[in-house]
Amino acid sequence: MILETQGVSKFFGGLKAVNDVSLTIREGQIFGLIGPNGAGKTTFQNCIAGTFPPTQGSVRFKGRDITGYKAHRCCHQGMARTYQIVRSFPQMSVLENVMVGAVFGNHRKGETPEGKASEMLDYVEFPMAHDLQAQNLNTMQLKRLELARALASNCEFLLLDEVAAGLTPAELDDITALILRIRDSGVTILIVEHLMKLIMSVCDQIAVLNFGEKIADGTPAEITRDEGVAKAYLGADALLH
Ligand SMILES: Nc1ncnc2c1ncn2[C@@H]1O[C@H](COP(=O)(O)OP(=O)(O)OP(=O)(O)O)[C@@H](O)[C@H]1O
Repeated sequence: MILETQGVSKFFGGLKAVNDVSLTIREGQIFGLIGPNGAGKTTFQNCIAGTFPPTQGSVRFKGRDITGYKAHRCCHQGMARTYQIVRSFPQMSVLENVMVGAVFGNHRKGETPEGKASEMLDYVEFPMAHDLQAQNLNTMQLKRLELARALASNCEFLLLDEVAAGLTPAELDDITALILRIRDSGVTILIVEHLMKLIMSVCDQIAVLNFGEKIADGTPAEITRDEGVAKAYLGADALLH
């Protein structure tokens, strides 16, 4: 297992945003986390990646208890993430944005931040000049920039939060292929996504959250057949298309 959570909960006052969630993610998997708006998906990711500690429960990463580790420590352990609302440094160039990931992440022998950033921009097939300011980029370009920045840290585990939101169907096909390529390069992926087409086509395993609780966990085929999941909140048709 690369990641294991045991009874992870996060309470905001009286609100149980995440409640007693246990799951395991194997190395090399693409693991999907789905659920309706407000189900607790982002909060759960925040508990794993060190934005804040869980109120209860534990997180193990590569066999080590990392519960309560801050975000930079999680990054040094080999975790990286992209965000639902893309976060760039608007006045810095594309290359400099990606270099941030290389500088703060794990270095491999012989790598320079600039070289690594350039390599990762090529890897994600970034379509524009690398000296362009990030504030001039559109959504798809920013998503690729964020992916390149995350990968520049030499992560082993990548958390993707709604990477497909706002993309056209053609862009979605491109990002799907890229996600599979990242997985095939040896990076384990946790993907939070509303778009069922993407989730069902790339995930090896899926967990479903509803009102902070895990209500199902299985392969895409098992989740698709789970009447509780379909009826409870996705709508019976949503999983089939
Ligand atoms: N910092 C916070 N303080 C108080 N409540 C919060 C905080 N962050 C999240 N919440 C609440 O926790 C619940 C879970 O939110 P979260 O953003 O994790 O859900 P989500 O499944 O990621 O939703 P979405 O699909 O809309 O992104 C929501 O009711 C939200 O309002």
